[in-house]
Amino acid sequence: MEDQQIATLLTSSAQFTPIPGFKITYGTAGFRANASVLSSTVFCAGILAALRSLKTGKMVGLMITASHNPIDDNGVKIADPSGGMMAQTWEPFADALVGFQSPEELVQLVLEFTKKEKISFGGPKSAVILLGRDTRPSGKSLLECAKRGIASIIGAVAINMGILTTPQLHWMVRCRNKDINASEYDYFKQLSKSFMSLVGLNPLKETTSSKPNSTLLIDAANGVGGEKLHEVKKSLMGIELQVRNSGKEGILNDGVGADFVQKEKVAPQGFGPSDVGMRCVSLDGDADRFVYFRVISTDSNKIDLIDGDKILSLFALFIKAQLNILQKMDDKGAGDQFVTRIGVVQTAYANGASTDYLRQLGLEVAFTPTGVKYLHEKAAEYDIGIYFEANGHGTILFSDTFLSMIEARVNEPMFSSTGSEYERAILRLVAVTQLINQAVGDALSGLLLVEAILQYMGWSIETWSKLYRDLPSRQLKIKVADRTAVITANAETQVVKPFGLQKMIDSETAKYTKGRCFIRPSGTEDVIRVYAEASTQEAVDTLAQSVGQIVGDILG
Ligand SMILES: CC(=O)N[C@H]1[C@@H](OP(=O)(O)O)O[C@H](CO)[C@@H](O)[C@@H]1O
Ligand SMILES: [Mg+2]
Repeated sequence: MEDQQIATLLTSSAQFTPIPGFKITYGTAGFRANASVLSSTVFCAGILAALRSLKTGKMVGLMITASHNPIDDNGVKIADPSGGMMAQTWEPFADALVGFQSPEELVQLVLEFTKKEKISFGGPKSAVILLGRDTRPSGKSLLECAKRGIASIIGAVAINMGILTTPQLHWMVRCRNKDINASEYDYFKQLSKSFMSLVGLNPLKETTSSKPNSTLLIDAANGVGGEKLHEVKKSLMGIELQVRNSGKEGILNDGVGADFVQKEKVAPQGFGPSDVGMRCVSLDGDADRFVYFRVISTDSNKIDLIDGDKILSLFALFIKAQLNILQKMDDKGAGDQFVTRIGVVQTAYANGASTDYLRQLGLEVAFTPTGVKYLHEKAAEYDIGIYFEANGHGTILFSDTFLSMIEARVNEPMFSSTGSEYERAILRLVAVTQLINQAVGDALSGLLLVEAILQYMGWSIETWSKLYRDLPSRQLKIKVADRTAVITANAETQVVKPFGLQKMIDSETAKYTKGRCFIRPSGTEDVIRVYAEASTQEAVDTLAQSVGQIVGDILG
């Protein structure tokens, strides 16, 4: 069997000549680069996915997307059987594999690795890989490369799920491995059912005057989220989704989308003065992130940004309110005391004001490096772990213990589904566990949860925005000769190399009231990112500019 496997790998890899000198690594969100140089990388990702499935004995996913990057870029990432990101321990092998210089070297790498991981070919376990891609024009041909990689592992089977959002694919992988129906139809059905159920459980004494506007304006980044939202819309009641930038005319991520809106803090194309007062949300290119915003004046495109930190705060407030209702009843002896460990996870990009706010709520706040693979892992340590990057990527995770506790309560003989506020609080939590995508951040399910919570609170977008006041912040991207020259520590807040650079950043930052500034190499773009906070916008703009200048001078 091994001879046959070697022969197959030699033949298939001979058709994918690596580009001399081209180096790529499995970054924050998989491999990403200009689509024209990715064929052999995606071919290798196919092999990688097949091996991962063989190793785990379960289905894995392979998604072709470059999220918020420009339309000419593309990328590939692997979803593990849990629906989360591929185990980080496999990243060094992924990096080595895509760097193969000849078919013989590729075979050598695969044999060494499979030996180390005790993966055998042609055994009783077969590999199954679910494939998805977003709407990028390069996606179709790159998907073929992935299929060729998968086909070069004997017995591996690829199932093409078509054009999907990234979170849809992750969700499908997660459900299929739990033997739960996981077609796209099932996904849409679950979203609408749990959303309607949540809205139906709003407090009984609701007054009509406190109902927020039922219309939500959506910027779909000219990406895959647009067409999917048209599907979601069909089965929703009590909310009107008006989708703009759904990709028929504009260019993907060009002046539109969550990344643009969050970083530039201006309205995306297709939104303007006539939208003042409306609740707006912006998705990114593969619909795994979202940020809310409102246009604030009729004579500029300035916005009030409601970012991932505020979405996190809203979710945390709501969940805490439900847990408090449970706690009150438990204190009266209604149920077994269950102390829920709730934790929130942020990165250094979280606005300092949000962290203060969350701590004031009495919540435990943890920090990880950038990239959902880190946040997700940390959030999974709690009974309820809520994580969000400031850019709008995040979700809520519930532990199995918590889910069993909730289920046991629903199954108690005296439990009535139309009953008390205590019973309704339990059912609300059940609906949240069904609505929110526990595989990965998901703009579609996330925005529906926001909408349901705003209805529950009777809040306008303005009320939500005023939960706390963001500290003025600024982000810059600096092109340098080699971004890998920067090495950081302490959840990416301190530069370790080049030596001396951190000192210069510190002395610049010390000049500003409430100053905070850090730099790190991006894992998805060829840039160094600069992030700064200070007490006024003018001050923070100057701070970011001067640190950007230092970075440019030192790293050229
Ligand atoms: C500052 C910023 O927004 N960084 C983003 C961006 O990573 P970088 O490594 O910063 O390029 O893309 C990641 C994938 O979408 C996302 O997880 C992360 O938050
Ligand atoms: Mg994305």
